[in-house]
Amino acid sequence: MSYADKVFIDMCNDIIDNGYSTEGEKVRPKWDDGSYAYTIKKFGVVNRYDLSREFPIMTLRRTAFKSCIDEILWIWQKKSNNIKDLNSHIWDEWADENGSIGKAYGYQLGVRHQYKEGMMDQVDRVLYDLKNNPYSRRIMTNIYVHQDLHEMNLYPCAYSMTFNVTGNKLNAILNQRSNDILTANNWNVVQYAVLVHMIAQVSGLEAGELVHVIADAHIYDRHIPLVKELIKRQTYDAPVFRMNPDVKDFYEFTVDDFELEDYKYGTQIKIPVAV
Ligand SMILES: Nc1nc(=O)c2c([nH]1)NC[C@@H]1CN(c3ccc(C(=O)N[C@@H](CCC(=O)O)C(=O)O)cc3)CN21
Ligand SMILES: O=c1ccn([C@H]2C[C@H](O)[C@@H](COP(=O)(O)O)O2)c(=O)[nH]1
Repeated sequence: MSYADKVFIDMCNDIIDNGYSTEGEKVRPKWDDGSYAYTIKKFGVVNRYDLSREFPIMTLRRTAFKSCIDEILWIWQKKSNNIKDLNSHIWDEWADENGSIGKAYGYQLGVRHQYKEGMMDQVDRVLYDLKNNPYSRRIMTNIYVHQDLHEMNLYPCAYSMTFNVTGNKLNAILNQRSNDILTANNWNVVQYAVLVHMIAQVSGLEAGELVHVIADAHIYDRHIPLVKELIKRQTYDAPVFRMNPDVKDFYEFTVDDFELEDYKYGTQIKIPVAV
């Protein structure tokens, strides 16, 4: 069993056994037939992954490794808010007729701010600090920008990364206000684990721990039978994560620079996504 499988199974059991049902409350998302998408939720779930030990990907079902890297590059490297720059269709429902998701995600990471050292966006600020002042306790991003929320089609879910160097290891906290556990929990963990690996490599550091702090960890009502079946499945050991060691510039990474060796997983399931 991969470590990510164990975290996922324990978290799902805890949500199902001890979670709170939002049925009957005022909720925002809907299923494609127009009915409200209720959840069972737990508040304040914290999962820790030691990236120096194992890559945190689940094997119960396949996590779409290349698609989720494509999305993290779309946000952090291309700093785009347009689905035309994304190779998957996961954001289609939230885009307008021009393909824009509004002033969300990549848009915010691309906004340049005045610092004492000059004009930089949030990503370049992180890369600058890790190079010039790696032991700083002030290295973080935040895309939950209140003044722009009214121009976002979906408010950012994974909204902040805090980077912290301990010795030669790059650790990070991913703060997420809301997480659809079946659709995107391991998807988000894999993408931010890859991000930590990338940023560590271009900063001359090793990847350390990723701490995932989730305020509202929920399983949607129509996902509960799918999750119950999934967590009973056979598991496999984690695959080996490989990243092209020659890339030293964050902006030069492409999806082809990442591979999983020996990734085994259970059969895929069709997951309805609440919009
Ligand atoms: N309800 C909801 N859950 C989410 O996870 C979510 C949203 N809304 N809205 C915005 C984004 C879009 N996200 C998504 C949406 C769909 C998939 C999805 O369909 N994943 C497939 C694989 C897709 C592929 O291979 O490219 C899967 O099987 O997990 C993943 C993330 C995450 N976010
Ligand atoms: O990266 C992501 C993006 C979105 N989600 C999920 C979490 C929620 O189920 C929905 C957003 O709905 P809100 O009502 O705005 O919370 O999307 C995710 O898990 N990961």
